[in-house]
Amino acid sequence: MVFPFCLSGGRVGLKAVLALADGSVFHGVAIGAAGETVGEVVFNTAMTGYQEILTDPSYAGQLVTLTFPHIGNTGCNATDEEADGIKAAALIVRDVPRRLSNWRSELSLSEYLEQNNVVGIAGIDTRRLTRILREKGAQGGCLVCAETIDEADALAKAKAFGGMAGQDLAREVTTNAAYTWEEGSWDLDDCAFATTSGDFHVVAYDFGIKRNILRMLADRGCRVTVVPAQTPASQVMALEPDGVFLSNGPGDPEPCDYAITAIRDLLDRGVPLFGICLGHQLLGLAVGAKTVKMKFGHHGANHPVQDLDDGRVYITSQNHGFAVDEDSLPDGVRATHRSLFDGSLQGIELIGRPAYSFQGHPEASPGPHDIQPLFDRFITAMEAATARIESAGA
Ligand SMILES: NC(=O)CC[C@H](N)C(=O)O
Repeated sequence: MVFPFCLSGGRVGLKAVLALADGSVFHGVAIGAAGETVGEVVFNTAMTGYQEILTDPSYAGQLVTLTFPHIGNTGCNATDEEADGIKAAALIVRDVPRRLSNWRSELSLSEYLEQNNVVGIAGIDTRRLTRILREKGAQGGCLVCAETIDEADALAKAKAFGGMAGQDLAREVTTNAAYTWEEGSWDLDDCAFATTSGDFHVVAYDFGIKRNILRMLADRGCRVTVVPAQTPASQVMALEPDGVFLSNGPGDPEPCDYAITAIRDLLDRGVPLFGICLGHQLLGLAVGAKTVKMKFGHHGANHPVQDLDDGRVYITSQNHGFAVDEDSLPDGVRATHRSLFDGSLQGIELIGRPAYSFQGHPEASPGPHDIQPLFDRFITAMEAATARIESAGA
């Protein structure tokens, strides 16, 4: 049923139906483009940052439910995108307030969805939906926004969705050509992105990279060259990097054999490596660990993660449906962080080698900045490697 007190205007004449693989059907109002999409339905518990979430390429192929009930209050703009436009397959919310209010807003959430040709549904019981996902796990789903909807067809498509396991989506969202990045964080006083200059040259693999990762690197004096996901290690090394970054990204890490091979090659060459999320999972696979599909994953901005060395707990941003299995870590690789929600592995380090990775999102966007020092550690690793090379050459 459509809630009578739902404020969402909805698109006149457009109905919206969300069908799940478990047979559930939700009727709501369409808040974005007309059309249909099929993918994995997940939920995110962050209370803010819907635009960053929608534009995070890690959500490619996923229909994102936001558990916070009012979404769209602050509108959308061109500044807060984590990539070029919306990358999630669809947006599912309880309510889009009719009036938005923010001095930085350039267009409404509904206009933004429509402009990006992305479907969205509002006016459904997102608590019920989230309970289903928590109890049964992330579900195949089909969202249809149209004048007339064939519910049986939507259900059949939701059931036919084969799941995320086995899907290499990094190769679909990656950049076609290499580019350089030198823009730092957005400054509220200047209302502009900081300009930076770089001491270190970082080559960043784009498996679906978020812009705030690039800004965190630029803020710390890195000149970044972003390269396509399938770039071989030899081409990366030809760029003479001080360090190599392995980005976040959508889909299953396991089929990304090209990246796993490249990372093994880079490890042999001893260049400092830092991976985030998919990049962490790929580093894990490269050293011989295994990845597993989680039931409903971690998607939110308040996940406690413990640093296993000093016991300190960080509140972190998270977005993943796969994880590196801690029991499968080989000798020479140690666990550095663990989730306090479910005990799953959150960070690894290669003992005595300049390579480490984190499952959550230290760049936040959206989320807390507690664990940003992980970026500083990359700088320290590059400084140490440079000092080693200089002393060897002296
Ligand atoms: N944010 C990410 O990089 C996600 C990694 C991977 N696609 C997962 O779902 O686990």
